Amino acid sequence: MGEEAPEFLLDSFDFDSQGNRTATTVGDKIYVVVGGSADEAKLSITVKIFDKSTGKWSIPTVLGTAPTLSSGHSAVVSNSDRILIVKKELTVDDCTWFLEVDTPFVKEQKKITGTEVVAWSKGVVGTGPKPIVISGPSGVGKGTIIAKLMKEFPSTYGFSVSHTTRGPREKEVDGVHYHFAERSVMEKEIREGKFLESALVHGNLYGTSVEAVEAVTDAGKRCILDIDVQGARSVRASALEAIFIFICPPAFEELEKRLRARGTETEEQIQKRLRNAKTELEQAKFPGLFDHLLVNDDLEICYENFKKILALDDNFDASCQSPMKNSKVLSCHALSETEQKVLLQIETSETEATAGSLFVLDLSSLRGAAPGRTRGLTLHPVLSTEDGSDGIKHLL
Ligand SMILES: Nc1ncnc2c1ncn2[C@@H]1O[C@H](COP(=O)(O)OP(=O)(O)OP(=O)(O)O)[C@@H](O)[C@H]1O
Ligand SMILES: Nc1nc2c(ncn2[C@@H]2O[C@H](COP(=O)(O)O)[C@@H](O)[C@H]2O)c(=O)[nH]1
Repeated sequence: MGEEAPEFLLDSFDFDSQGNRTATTVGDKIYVVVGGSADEAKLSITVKIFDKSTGKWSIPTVLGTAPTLSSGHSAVVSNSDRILIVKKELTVDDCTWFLEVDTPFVKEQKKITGTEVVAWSKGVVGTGPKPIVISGPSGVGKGTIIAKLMKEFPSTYGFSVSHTTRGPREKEVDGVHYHFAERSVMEKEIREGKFLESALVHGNLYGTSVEAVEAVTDAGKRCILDIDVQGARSVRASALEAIFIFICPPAFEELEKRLRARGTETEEQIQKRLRNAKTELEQAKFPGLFDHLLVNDDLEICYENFKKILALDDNFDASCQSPMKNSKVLSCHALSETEQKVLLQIETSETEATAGSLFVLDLSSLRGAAPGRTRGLTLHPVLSTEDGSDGIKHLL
């Protein structure tokens, strides 16, 4: 027989703020999210699960980057597989977080670890441009093409700086070309859910951290990832919506020539990279993996074709981004769980700090998920009606 549920769970609520503690029911389980008080601001938010069917408590493995604490939070179930946590007294940009409890990512992680798992992802109002994943055999010219793009459009595109356990080459700068990492440290961070993907490539561990992609996206730039085919497959299977481009050499002999001419590898490493290139060229044919194939024969022609692909998929709608991202959220109420709408009282420049204006946060078009960001939240003002009421009735 398990521990009994504490009193505050007996009159359980799905959306109610108890200051810094909420209890939210999803299926058979109650997820208790506890924040610290304002004077404990350095403590992190914790999660405990009460299983109603067994009557037992458990402490789950928590993946992803957890939100920092605030003076209180509210919680509401979204999509039956995640809990929206709205933190109070913080800006719109930092107030919405999702605790995923039964999403495909969490289910997969539960299978791998054999434990209870939950995962944090930050909610983002609006969408962003789709990241671009570039793969191709070593020496084909991926880095050269990306460098040309960054030089021509420095404020439009940003490079996702990968982690690797290989040593730096001459002229490679830590934090710019790669985050050069100790294997044990990188493996630990992979287990903690900090990586979107990772793979053993040519004998070394490489990986894309969630932070690397989000740093670029949060800066308002379109993210470019240079990763191998295994990594591309992992990203394809993840919640990150991206465009996948494979770059081929005009001939295998030309690849060998370029790799040797670069002069960065030993003969043994060149042989290993050439053997792996054959496998990668085969794997690239996997149906549905790559959206575009590009041959890098003449560099200038390849670069022009590359830019055409980027323009084709450049459907980023800047108007979706919230102009209110720096406004403070004063309070939060569930409007309609079935319609996935939440009412936020937000302090705007036009309103008294104490009153705030009412906005509806719409969760019905979420995109992406943990680990990382959940995008597609929309924020609409609650318009006053002719009779002077605030129009909330229309939303209920
Ligand atoms: N179209 C091209 N014609 C001739 N040489 C090229 C062409 N594109 C790139 N190169 C040269 O080929 C070499 C390998 O290019 P690069 O380093 O960009 O390859 P890469 O695909 O990024 O390799 P890796 O995966 O190992 O990082 C470089 O010396 C580069 O200058
Ligand atoms: N799966 C991943 N592959 C990566 C990542 N960063 C780079 N790479 C790939 O590794 C090889 C070798 O790179 P090199 O710099 O040692 O020549 C190349 O194919 C890259 O695309 C990553 O984060 N994940």
